[in-house]
Amino acid sequence: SKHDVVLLDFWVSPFCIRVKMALAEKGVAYVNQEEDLHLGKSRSLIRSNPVYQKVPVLLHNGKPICESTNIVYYIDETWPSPPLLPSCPYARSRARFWANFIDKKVFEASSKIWMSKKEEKDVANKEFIEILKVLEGALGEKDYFGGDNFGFVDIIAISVASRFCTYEKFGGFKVEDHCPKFAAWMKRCMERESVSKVLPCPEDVHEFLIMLRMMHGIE
Ligand SMILES: N[C@@H](CCC(=O)N[C@@H](CSO)C(=O)NCC(=O)O)C(=O)O
Repeated sequence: SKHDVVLLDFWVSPFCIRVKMALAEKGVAYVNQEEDLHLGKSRSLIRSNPVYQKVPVLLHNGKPICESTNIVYYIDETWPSPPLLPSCPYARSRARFWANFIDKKVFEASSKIWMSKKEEKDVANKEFIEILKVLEGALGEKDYFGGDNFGFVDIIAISVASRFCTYEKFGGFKVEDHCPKFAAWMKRCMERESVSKVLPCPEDVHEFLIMLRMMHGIE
């Protein structure tokens, strides 16, 4: 039943969005347990992810799975159809390579854009676009990172890309001007129900990031 699957969530987190997209792709019903990271983490979060105390955590029959990319991988193995990853080990290793790249490079560079002060913005933008071009190279002429079908790397990437309109506002650039194929891929993914129905609305995300900037003392 749906109570066998619980997601410890934070509405604006791209990492939690990944898990919601994977569960939606699989048609798995779950209980969404919203955490309030500012007012205080729940006991179940602290108990189920004692090492990082971060969301998302997936509780499957009470067993905690932590780290978003790891959770998506687990979901794909536990509910195999439709597959998010290919069966060939080499293709799977390439998918994990790009998921890692996105977490290490894309997410970090994109955070710099809205966390940077005015004078640092141009450097942050340039660095971000360069990294996006590498990702666009991996996409090539394919519709999705996995080829013809939406899959694992697409989920990992689109969860961050859904914030790009906010980064464009802060950064003063348009992704489509620098990476047209990547921009077309974003639009393609946003048309999928499993993506569009779990994304928070851009305006709410924008408000939230403005509030975060103020909390970090960035004017
Ligand atoms: N590598 C992890 C990152 C999760 C994360 O940063 N979660 C944040 C909310 S989203 O920004 C979080 O739980 N922060 C609470 C804290 O840092 O105390 C993953 O992929 O799941």
